[in-house]
Amino acid sequence: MPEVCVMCCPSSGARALHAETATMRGATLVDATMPSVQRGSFSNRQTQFSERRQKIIQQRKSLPIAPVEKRLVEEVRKHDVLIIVGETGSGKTTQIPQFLFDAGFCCDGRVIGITQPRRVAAVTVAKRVAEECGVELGQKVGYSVRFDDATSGLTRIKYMTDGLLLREALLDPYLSKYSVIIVDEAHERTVHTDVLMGLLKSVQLARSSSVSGGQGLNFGNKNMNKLFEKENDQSGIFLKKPRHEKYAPLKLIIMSASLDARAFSEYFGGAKAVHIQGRQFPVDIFYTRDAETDYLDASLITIFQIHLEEGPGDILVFLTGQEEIESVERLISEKLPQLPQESQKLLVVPIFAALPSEQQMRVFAPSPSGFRKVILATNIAETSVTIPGIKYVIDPGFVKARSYDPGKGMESLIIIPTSKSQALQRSGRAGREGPGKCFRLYPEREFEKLEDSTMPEIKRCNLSNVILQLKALGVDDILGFDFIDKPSSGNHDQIVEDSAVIPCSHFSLSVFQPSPFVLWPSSPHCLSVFYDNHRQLIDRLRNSAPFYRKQLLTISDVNLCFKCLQTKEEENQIELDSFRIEIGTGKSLESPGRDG
Ligand SMILES: Nc1ncnc2c1ncn2[C@@H]1O[C@H](COP(=O)(O)OP(=O)(O)OP(=O)(O)O)[C@@H](O)[C@H]1O
Repeated sequence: MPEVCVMCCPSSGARALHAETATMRGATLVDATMPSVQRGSFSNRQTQFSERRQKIIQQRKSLPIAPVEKRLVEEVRKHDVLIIVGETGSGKTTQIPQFLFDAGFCCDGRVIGITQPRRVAAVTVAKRVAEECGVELGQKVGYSVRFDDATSGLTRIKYMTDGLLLREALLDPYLSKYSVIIVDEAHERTVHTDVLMGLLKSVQLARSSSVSGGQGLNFGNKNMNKLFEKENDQSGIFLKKPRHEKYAPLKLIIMSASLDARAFSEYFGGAKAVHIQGRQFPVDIFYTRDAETDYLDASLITIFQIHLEEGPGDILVFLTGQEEIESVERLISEKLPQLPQESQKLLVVPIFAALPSEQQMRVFAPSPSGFRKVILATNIAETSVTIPGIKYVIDPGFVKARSYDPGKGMESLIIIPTSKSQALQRSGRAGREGPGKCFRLYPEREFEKLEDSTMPEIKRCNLSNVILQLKALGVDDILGFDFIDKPSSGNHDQIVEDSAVIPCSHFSLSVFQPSPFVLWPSSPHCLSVFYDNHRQLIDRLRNSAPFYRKQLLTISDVNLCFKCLQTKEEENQIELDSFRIEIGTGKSLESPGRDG
């Protein structure tokens, strides 16, 4: 049984604020050579800056997590794996990395890495923490997400997506620059999170064994010290014990507001779990009396009801995808002119994954004076993010989720009810700056029927990318990988089939010399054509079913890897082009003789 302790924090305790006050003192320097007018406006700005710093210091002190800083740090020192469950808004994501930094976990120049399932959370939380620390983003505090890196040699607190950390593991299999890795929002159980767990378990054991032969690794109740030696080849503990290098041990923290601590604890051999009780501001939850037949219509009505009847504060509405968001946006703009002039100040801002990053960031900008902002979001805004000004959350109770039919080999997105933990995360987005309200557009009795947590993505997706990723990490026996939850049995055939397409030996080289092949993850069926040369691609095209043939060519056109192919032999290039022309002109590819 996992060990669980509860940390209560009814009153805020004093916290050492040396780092903040030191930076404030530095910032009060005034350039005496400035003209007087400018100096005046500078000191105005400076006053505003000081006021904001004071506010941030007060906010940090009042967070439920603040009084338990010392105990938390102690727990991290004592345990190599710690599971932390704390209410939304208690301060886990922003404060724990700072506590560990202050406690000296980076004093040897190593880094505290915090993973997030989504890039928008990694970027915005890093910005907030940099501000709290009084430093420029990219210095002590930074973030790294795909195609956007705001870190430097000075970065010691690094927020990133879980996918990004997996990529880093290709270059540095022992993740040697990290002293602590925090996996945040682990309850989401994305494929990346699950693969990361197995990887981190392996890294932790390998690093520990490099200095002590595996002795001294403290997972909790169960003695795991012999595990590395015993199970190195059989149980998914795939990283080899480093031969010569010595790596300092790695601390691992698994964190969420709504985590099934027991499952994670058991996975890590009975790791300790701590609960942080208390939230900063209350959120009142409202339910509808009866089930709604049209949740988009119900959302629209609720938006206008809040706008016309409730006090100031912005609204966050959770919808399932871009199409719904655009349709609600259109409906709002149609209805708005029908309201009295003074009630028309409603600003709609969408956020969904396909929106360019700069446009996503618009939701974090304050609304113009007198306007109420309505943010129409997918579950991209569900966890970790704090959107300033949000007081009201509308939750219709649905989400778009991946679903995979192994029989047909088809993956699709389907709309399903949220889980209880998703509902909890959504309501948590109100009440981050003051008391809030959450309107769930379904009856309370329906809430009781929801699943406690979301089904792990690994059980409901096409595993091609997972297989590719694991192969790239050097895992040969995919079925034997130490998953928290094994992929569903229907997926086993796919694992066996796809594993055969890509030999591990090809990838083990890539672990140390990543090629565009590895850095551009795609389905193994597609990527396998990029092995060696055009000849292989052409043979593949000849032997593929017509559907795949078209796909392969399309992908080869857009794929980064194709750049490598373009440099190859002219003769093959001509043949490849002819395939393309045939598809373009609609000529049949099945004509006898052509397919060999
Ligand atoms: N970008 C921000 N702007 C303003 N306040 C912020 C910001 N980020 C965090 N905060 C404040 O810090 C508090 C704690 O946020 P934090 O993300 O650390 O909580 P958490 O416990 O990790 O919550 P969750 O489980 O919802 O991610 C928020 O409730 C909010 O008051």
